[in-house]
Amino acid sequence: MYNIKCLNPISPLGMELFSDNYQVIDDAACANAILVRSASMHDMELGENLDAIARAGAGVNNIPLEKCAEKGIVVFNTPGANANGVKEAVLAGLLMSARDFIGGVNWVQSVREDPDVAKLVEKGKKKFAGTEIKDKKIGVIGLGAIGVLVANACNRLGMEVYGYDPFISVQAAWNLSRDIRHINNLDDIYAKCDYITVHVPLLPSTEKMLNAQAFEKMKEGVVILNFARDLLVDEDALSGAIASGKVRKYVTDFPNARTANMENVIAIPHLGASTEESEDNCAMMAVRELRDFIENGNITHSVNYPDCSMGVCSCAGRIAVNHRNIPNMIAQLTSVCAADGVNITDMINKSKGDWAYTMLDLAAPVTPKMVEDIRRIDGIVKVRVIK
Ligand SMILES: NC(=O)c1ccc[n+]([C@@H]2O[C@H](COP(=O)([O-])OP(=O)(O)OC[C@H]3O[C@@H](n4cnc5c(N)ncnc54)[C@H](O)[C@@H]3O)[C@@H](O)[C@H]2O)c1
Ligand SMILES: O=C(O)CC[C@@H](O)C(=O)O
Repeated sequence: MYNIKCLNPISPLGMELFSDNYQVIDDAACANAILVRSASMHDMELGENLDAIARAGAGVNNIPLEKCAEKGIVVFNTPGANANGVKEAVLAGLLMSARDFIGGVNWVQSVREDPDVAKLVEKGKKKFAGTEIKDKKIGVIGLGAIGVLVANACNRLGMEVYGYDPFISVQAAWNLSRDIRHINNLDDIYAKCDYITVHVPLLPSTEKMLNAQAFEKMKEGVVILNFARDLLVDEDALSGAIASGKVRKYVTDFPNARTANMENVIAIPHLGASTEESEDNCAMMAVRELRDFIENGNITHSVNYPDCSMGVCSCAGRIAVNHRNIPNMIAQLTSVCAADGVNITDMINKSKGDWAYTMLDLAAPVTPKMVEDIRRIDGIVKVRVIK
């Protein structure tokens, strides 16, 4: 029986994909696998039996990835599973920033008891008027699962779209409309665009990427949309840019004590992925990733270990080994099998940065001695007997 701990509510459509060999438990210390959405795991004790964490979502800045890798805990996410939900939220943010729909709706609420409300509406509406987004220029920073959908949707709405992503994947490039202008220098986006939307992960290299120097280069009255993470924006600089009128509106899905209290901020309570469809998609993908890892040893969509697959486990014995990415590891692993007189029928080894993962399919069941011998090799962090 495998123990699963959920740190956030996870869609039942995902949880139903667990078989009878799995049980949901309360105590994270006893979990074999954890399902999480936005809960922060940085200060959490990671239990001895914990083999995997699946983030039902895209951003993994709430998980201590390196600490997990050192303990042989494989961390998964669900790329693209909530991208459409976020794209639609960005479009809502874009339209709400172009005209004061929020102010207008709130004002109607305040006068709704007045018998002359219809007349008042016609008289008062000009306060909430704005501009159209058609023919305006928008810069999309980060052309991954969400950025591509946002760029294509804005293009279809008649906007002139500029895209920037120095690390764009081949898949994303294929999915991007040919009308999107590919920009190699962020300064061009800052200089040209009426709207700028960020869709990059929060990393040391992207933290505060929208800072005073960036705002300085932007057009007067630019609108910034941030449906990625709050810390991508330097909030001191943002506050100054809003006060000077450089930034006309800041639309954020990640309000905090600072930005929620700023003028001209449209603060949305992290609703980007809060749709039935996104929650179901993320949960189902996360559970499938966990089951394939637990039952077959396969890794799909990991953010701290390499993806690695040998299909469904149908051999006499399969062993999965998390280890440091150092020389001579495969020779040492195969030597253990040879010393125990066990034939290897298939094997795979993949690496990602400092970490590597090897699976061995054997002609005989894995013995406790073999596991102990592998554990003793320098650089091994975890050994799992799959079968
Ligand atoms: N609001 C929400 O509910 C919500 C939901 C999903 C994701 N997100 C956030 O949005 C982010 C993006 O999600 P995604 O699914 O599109 O991820 P993704 O991994 O598919 O795309 C991220 C893209 O950013 C690019 N990138 C990385 N560093 C960059 C840089 N310095 N400049 C330009 N591009 C850079 C990458 O090459 C990649 O193409 C997530 O990391 C997460 O923080 C928010
Ligand atoms: O789980 C959520 O509701 C939000 C997820 C989102 O921030 C993500 O990075 O995928």
